[in-house]
Amino acid sequence: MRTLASLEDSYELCRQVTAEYAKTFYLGTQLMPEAKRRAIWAIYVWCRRTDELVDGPMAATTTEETLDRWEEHLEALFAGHPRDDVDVAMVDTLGRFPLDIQPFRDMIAGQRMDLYRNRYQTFEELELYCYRVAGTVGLMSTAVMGVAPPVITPWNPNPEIIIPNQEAIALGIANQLTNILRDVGEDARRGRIYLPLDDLALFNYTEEDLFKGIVDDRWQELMRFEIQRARKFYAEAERGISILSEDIRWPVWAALVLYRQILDEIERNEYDVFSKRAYVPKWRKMMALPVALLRAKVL
Ligand SMILES: CC(C)=CCC/C(C)=C/CC/C(C)=C/CC/C(C)=C/[C@@H]1[C@@H](COP(=O)(O)OP(=O)(O)O)[C@]1(C)CC/C=C(\C)CC/C=C(\C)CCC=C(C)C
Ligand SMILES: [Mn+2]
Repeated sequence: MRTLASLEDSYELCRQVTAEYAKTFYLGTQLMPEAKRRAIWAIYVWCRRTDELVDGPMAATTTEETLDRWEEHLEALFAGHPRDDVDVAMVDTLGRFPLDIQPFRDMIAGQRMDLYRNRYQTFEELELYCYRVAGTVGLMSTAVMGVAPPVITPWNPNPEIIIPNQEAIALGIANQLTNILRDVGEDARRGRIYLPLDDLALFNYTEEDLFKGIVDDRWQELMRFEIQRARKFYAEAERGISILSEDIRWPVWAALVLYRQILDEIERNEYDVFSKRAYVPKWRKMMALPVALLRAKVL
């Protein structure tokens, strides 16, 4: 048995992976206090590894059994047994924050869906997928970020502690819907359609149109409809941020505003997600940070 990385080295590895693969989230974590930031990096790496099983270079060899083994690996982490270098940071994080195993299991269930499904008939079906692969990240992050202490008043000396889990899930779903809208073309090239088939039918747009990358009035109306739905989830998430611990409101606002900007870019590209990638330039991201700070202070 070889020696595993030290705790410091393990967190440093997690930091490097997050910085490399998730520029926007990494920017958000840089605004967080040290302990929370490190924990989010460890969780990011676990999520990225889970996604890579069905989406990464080895995805063709992934089966149900691979995911069963990954679930056993997860149980080992929660039992305090790291198996590799990045696990060391994850086990430490699990010891420091009140993380529940269920959202982690749910995310693996979401990746299982990618193994056998490449169509969603209704929005309800898609929403379940989005909860599993992304809403779960909201639950994990909230357990790390924490909530503000409830206000004690003479007329309410024992106020109930409210955890904004629903709003946290909403932010995950909003992010995932944004991903789906940005990546329609890329997913179609892999034979995947995440947009609900009911929605396509509503706008009289067919799977064949989508595979041909046709951008016309029907497509633009369909995209407006989907963008509006994603924005409703962002709006729901906004309502939960003031319940969170004060020291992470700015990073969460930043993550929300930065990710939502992708929808604005899709609009700027006149909904052509087939031949253009909606990309938010760095200067626009930077301009969003003071806006996020202001919101964190006043909302
Ligand atoms: C009350 C309240 C509003 C609380 C805030 C809760 C909160 C911070 C919610 C954010 C949730 C979040 C960051 C969700 C990420 C969703 C996401 C991007 C999921 C990715 C899936 C995409 O799959 P797909 O294959 O379509 O896309 P790719 O081409 O592969 O990218 C995932 C890949 C699943 C795995 C998720 C991740 C790798 C991201 C995990 C992110 C974090 C742990 C960082 C959280 C960041 C901050 C700043 C808190
Ligand atoms: Mn992926």
